Amino acid sequence: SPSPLDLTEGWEYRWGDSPRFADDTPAWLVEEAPNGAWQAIGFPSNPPARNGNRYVWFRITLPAGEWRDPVLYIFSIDLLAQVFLDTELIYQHGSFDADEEGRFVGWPWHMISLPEDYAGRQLAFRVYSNYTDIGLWGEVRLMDRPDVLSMILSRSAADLVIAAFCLLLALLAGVFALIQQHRQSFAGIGLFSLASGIMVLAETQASQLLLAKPLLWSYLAAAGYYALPVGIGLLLEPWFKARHSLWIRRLWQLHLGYLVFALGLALSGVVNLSTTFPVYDVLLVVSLPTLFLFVSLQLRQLSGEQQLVIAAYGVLALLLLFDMAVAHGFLPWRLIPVSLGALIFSLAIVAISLRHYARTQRELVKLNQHLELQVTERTHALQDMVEKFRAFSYQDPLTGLKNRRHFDEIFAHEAAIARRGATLTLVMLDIDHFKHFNDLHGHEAGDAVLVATGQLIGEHFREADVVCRLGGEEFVVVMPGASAEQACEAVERLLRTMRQRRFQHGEASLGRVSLSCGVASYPEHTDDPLDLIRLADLALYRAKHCGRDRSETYESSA
Ligand SMILES: Nc1nc2c(ncn2[C@@H]2O[C@H](COP(=O)(O)OP(=O)(O)OP(=O)(O)O)[C@@H](O)[C@H]2O)c(=O)[nH]1
Repeated sequence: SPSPLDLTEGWEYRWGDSPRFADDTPAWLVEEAPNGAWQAIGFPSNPPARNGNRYVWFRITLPAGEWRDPVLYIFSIDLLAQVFLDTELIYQHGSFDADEEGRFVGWPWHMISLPEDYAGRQLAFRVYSNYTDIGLWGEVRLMDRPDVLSMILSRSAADLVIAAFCLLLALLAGVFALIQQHRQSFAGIGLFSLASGIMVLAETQASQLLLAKPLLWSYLAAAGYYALPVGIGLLLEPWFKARHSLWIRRLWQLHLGYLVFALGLALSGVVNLSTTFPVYDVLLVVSLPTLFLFVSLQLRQLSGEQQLVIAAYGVLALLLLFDMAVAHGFLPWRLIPVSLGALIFSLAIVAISLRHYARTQRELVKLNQHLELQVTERTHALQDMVEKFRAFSYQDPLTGLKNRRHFDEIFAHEAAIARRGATLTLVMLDIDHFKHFNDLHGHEAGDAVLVATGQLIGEHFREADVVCRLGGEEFVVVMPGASAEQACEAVERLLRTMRQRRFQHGEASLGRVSLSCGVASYPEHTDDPLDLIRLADLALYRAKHCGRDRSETYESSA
């Protein structure tokens, strides 16, 4: 199909509003105008010498062309308009009240159908605006209807992807803001991504195809646009020192305040939403450089990652300023890729997050190894401790000899060995008249005697013999491989030593202590080694009975 034609020539404008005939036809459409009433203008926008005018008319004679289904594509109109082909009203954007005033209804693109015989006919615009700009804005093109859709879609595709990306990032950052540390940074990233995602989506021309609510899209675009500095401020604030961070906080709070205030006033009908844009732009022109000043003062102290974020933010800020300059006519019209700035910023954040993630993973692995090492060390320590406790549980705390529990185990063990053909002898030893001794010298002295006696017993037997304290003043010696005779020799030596020994406790001399002993041996005295305890006890009983301070060997006849 033939290529679109930009209508940038042959326009005329006329300030003010046309009177009407009785049938409501505007007189300016048909009347012979006084000389100089209509003046030439290159593009039907912001004619000179407005002087507070809220109405302006534009007209053009439509050129001939090859379009089969011709439409007039306009992006966009400040703020409301009626479009006439000759005297016929063919299109209207917004509505007018009884006083011929109207309210802002958004900045959509327009597609105005033209009849086949449009060529050479007059197209006129009656434009109303109480906004800083008046007239058409952006592009006015004559083109084939199907080309409008493909043009809009191809212009919007990248923006739609970027918007989706920003919104996804916003979701992730929002989740992290709820569950992670550095809440404010994540909240800043989340808010920024949400704001830029909404702004890009709302400003992309395809949004109008998704939902034909231009005013709603304008509100969303405004909300996103106004929230951007709040997100950036939240993110940057913790990076800076006290004084600077306080200023950054004031800046973003100011912008937050404006966001709430401006949208509140517009929603409640006090002002047109369009009016809140230029005021915000003034605010942004002040706050962007101020923010930059604080950032550059401390740029060197920031990490490489923080500098990357700030560079990305700088690109975005520049694009926003360009966009603003175009919107207010300081620069000729062109589409400024603001969404690209949002994309760069988001990509910087994603790159940094991925790096952080990788680093955290590495640290986790290291931490894990460290933990494993610690667990091993602790386990060893614990095992040592368990060993020690086990030893304690087999030891008599007073004398340091093995206790009854140990005796039970070792005796059962030695008895089992003896049954396979070895000799085993058991000696029971009991201190004589120990009750009397305790009564006479006191319990502490008794303890001292128990310790000393235990030591003496140990000294008089072989390494292989196991000396245990069974409890009270009673001891036992397990003698693997020893005969009754060998045991008696050892016992006799011990008794001799005991007779010569004068016990001491501190300064006090305690005098003599004697032992009675009973000896029994396997297989000499029994065919069941487990019986040795009973037999040795009987022998001991006999020693006591026969006058103590002696050793008796078991005799079956006794
Ligand atoms: N000092 C001290 N005395 C203990 C300990 N264990 C038991 N005794 C005392 O040992 C005494 C044992 O007395 P008895 O079993 O009547 O026997 P005995 O007085 O030695 O008389 P015979 O064995 O017949 O010579 C009791 O008075 C117990 O209080 C101890 O750990 N320390």
